[in-house]
Amino acid sequence: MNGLKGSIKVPGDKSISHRAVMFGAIANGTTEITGFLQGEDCLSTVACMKELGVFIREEGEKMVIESNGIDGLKEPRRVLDVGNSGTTIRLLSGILASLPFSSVLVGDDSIAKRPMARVTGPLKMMNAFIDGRENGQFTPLFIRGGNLKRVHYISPVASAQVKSSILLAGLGAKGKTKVTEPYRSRDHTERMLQSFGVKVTVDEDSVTIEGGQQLQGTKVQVPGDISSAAFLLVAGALVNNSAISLIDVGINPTRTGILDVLKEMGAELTITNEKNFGKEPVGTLNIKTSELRGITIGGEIIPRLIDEIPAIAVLATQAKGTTIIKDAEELKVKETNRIDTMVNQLKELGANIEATDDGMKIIGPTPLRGGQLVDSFGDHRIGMSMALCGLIADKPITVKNTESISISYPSFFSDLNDLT
Ligand SMILES: O=C(O)C1=C[C@@H](OP(=O)(O)O)[C@@H](O)[C@H](O)C1
Ligand SMILES: C=C(OP(=O)(O)O)C(=O)O
Repeated sequence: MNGLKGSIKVPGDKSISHRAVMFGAIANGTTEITGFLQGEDCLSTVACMKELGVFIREEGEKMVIESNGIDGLKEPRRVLDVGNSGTTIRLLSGILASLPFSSVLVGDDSIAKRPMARVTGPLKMMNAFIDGRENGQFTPLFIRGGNLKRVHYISPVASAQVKSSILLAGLGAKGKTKVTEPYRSRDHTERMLQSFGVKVTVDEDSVTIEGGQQLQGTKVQVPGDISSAAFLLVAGALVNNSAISLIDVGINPTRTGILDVLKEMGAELTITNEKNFGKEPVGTLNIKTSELRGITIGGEIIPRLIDEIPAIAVLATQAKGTTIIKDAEELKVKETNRIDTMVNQLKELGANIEATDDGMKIIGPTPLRGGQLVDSFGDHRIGMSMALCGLIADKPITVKNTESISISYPSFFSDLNDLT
């Protein structure tokens, strides 16, 4: 295909949009969110908070939340449906763990397979009553909260969902709750809680919060989602004759692993017009068609690019030499097993790729064979990665179940069209 050209604004950050709604819902007063991501996952969060009695309305481009603080939340009459969203169920479990009423959390077939013990375990240690399938490991989850005690939780996984869940529960516990991680995961919770007036102490790999602090409503401007931008960056680097710019994308250092990888692989990438949206840094990302080389990706960078690995796998099929992705077992417990779904499908398209225990090994460059049918398997990031393959294959590729892309990037195809 011919080059991608022009500049666009990608939709709002999913992680930050979830947090803005949840924190607004437990804050005293009014919260106004601009740039909120109207993706299915964030709309699931809005629906759950409404079910808990929070007043949320759209005013033009703004999402406005009015709340009397966390004590204003009401026992829900119906089950809380998180849809496909791991972030919703895990963060909301932390909030519900501190509230003295019962609630039931359910989700779709993908959520039913995802591990919940990573949050229900520490929340039970804090005194919450939680049950669910297989002793609280899987949905549906039943939570009766209240009377929490503090914890110092040393998490075996670098997961912002685990960290955030415990910190949110910690707000309702007496004393200091602390979470230590093997590597730092995305820190949007820490930054945004401070914007809502909460004191948070951050050491290298630990975060501490004092219980009993009340959030105050505020204004949140949501940056563009770097995880969505990643697909366009990969397209820009791979499609011949491309030069594109993505405006006001979040460049929080706990999320910029993809930029480090692109640079190390040799991509022509620059960041301009850097500024801040509240406590979150943003910038314009500019990329051109690039000659790429294979690299090894592992260790502390993994949580900084975990959702971008499917796109990176596509990138690596066009890079010269070997790319190794390791320490990425977490990919097996996302919306699909993202190691298997990517490796199997890229292999079908002609890539030289093998799955490993903790990631994948890709040798490039190999042309991708079009004229084939692939599937998102209901996983938005797999759907967009397969669409990228279609841009660089010798013939068009048909992707099944693309509706899943609206989980995180509803305007993906129209944004791509705007650049072509
Ligand atoms: O906290 C968040 O907003 C997220 C954290 C990550 O998950 P883990 O916490 O499971 O690593 C990420 O994969 C997910 O898309 C969003
Ligand atoms: C894993 C993801 O999200 P979640 O865990 O919120 O379902 C994702 O967006 O890639």
